[in-house]
Amino acid sequence: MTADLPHTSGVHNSPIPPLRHTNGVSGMPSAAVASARSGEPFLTAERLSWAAGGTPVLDDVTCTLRPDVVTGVVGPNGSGKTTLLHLLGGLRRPAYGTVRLRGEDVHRMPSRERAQRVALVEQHPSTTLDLTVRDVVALGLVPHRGRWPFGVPVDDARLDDAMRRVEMDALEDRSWATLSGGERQRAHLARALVQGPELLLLDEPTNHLDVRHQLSFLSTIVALGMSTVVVLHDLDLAAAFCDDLVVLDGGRLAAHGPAEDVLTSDLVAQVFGVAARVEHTDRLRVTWQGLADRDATPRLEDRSTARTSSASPTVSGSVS
Ligand SMILES: Nc1ncnc2c1ncn2[C@@H]1O[C@H](COP(=O)(O)OP(=O)(O)OP(=O)(O)O)[C@@H](O)[C@H]1O
Repeated sequence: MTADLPHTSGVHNSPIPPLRHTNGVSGMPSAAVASARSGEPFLTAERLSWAAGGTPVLDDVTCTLRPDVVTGVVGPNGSGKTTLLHLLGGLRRPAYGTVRLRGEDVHRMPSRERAQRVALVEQHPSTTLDLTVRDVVALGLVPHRGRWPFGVPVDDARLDDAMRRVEMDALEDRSWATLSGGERQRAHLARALVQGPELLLLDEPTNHLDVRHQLSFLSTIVALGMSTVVVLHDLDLAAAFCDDLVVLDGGRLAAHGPAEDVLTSDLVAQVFGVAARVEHTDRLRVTWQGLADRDATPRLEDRSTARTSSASPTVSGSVS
C-alpha cells in the first residue's frame, strides 16, 4: 500500500497573488493580460533552429504547447533539450524560427517584460554571494521593481507565500551556502514563483535529488497548476508527472503530444536505444528492461499528435 506522495497535501493550490497580471509598479494591467485575452495559442515554437559554430543543435522544431499543464521535454544526452528550453525562454536567439507566447514573439519582447512573464530554473543554479534564502527568493521580484533605486518595496507577503508553497519558510534566514542541493532547488522554485510568470521553465530540476525529493518536487510542480515546461531524464517520472511530452532526438522533434500517446516501447527503443515496457496501469509507467538495438527497431514515423485529451496524470502510487 502506498501513501500520498510527500508534500502534496501541504501544497497551497490557490493561485499565487496576481503579480503577473500587473506591471508591479503602478498596478495597471500588463501586456500579458491584454495578450491573454487575444485567444492566441499559449506557446508556439515554429521551425525553431539553433546552431553552434555552424553545427546544427536544434533543427526545424515546431510544436504548440498548452497552458496550465506540465509539458516534459525528454531525449538522449545532447539531443537539444536545454537549447530548446533556452530558446523558449528567450535566453538564446534562434538562428531561424520563432517562439510566440500568447502570440507575442518572445525574442522581440523587452527583456523586463520577458523576465516578468517567463521564469527559468537552471540545471545548476549557483549563487556565490553571501545571501540568505530569503534574499535569493527575493531576487524573483527584481523584474517587477524597476531600476535601482527600487521604487517598489519588497512584497513580503508574496515572499512568504512562495516559500510556504515550496516548504522553505522554516529555512528563510539560513545562509544560502549551507543549503543542500534539494533545498536550493526548492528555493530557486520559490524565486521563480515570486516572479509570477505565465511560463515556468525547469531544466532537469530533479537531477540532484533523492527519489523521495524527486517525487516531492514534481508533485509540487503539478499541484501549482502552472504552465510548465520541464526537462527530465527519467522517463518514468516524465510518464507520471507530465501531461504532454516533447521528444527530441539529435536536435529534431521525434514526437509531441499527450504522454500516453507519445510514450511507446518503439519510441523508447528508437530514440533512447533502450528496451522498455510501457503500460498504463494505475498510471502511465515506463520500466526499462535493457539495451535495445536501435537499428533493429522500426523507424519512427512522425508521432506529433494533436492534443485531444486534458486528463491529468495520476501522481500517487509506488515507485516501481
Ligand atoms: N554554446 C554551445 N557551443 C557549442 N556547442 C553547444 C553549445 N550549446 C550546446 N551545444 C551542443 O549542442 C548539443 C545539445 O546541447 P543541449 O545542452 O541542448 O543538450 P541536452 O539534450 O540538454 O543535453 P543533456 O541531456 O546532456 O543535458 C550538445 O552536443 C552540446 O554540446
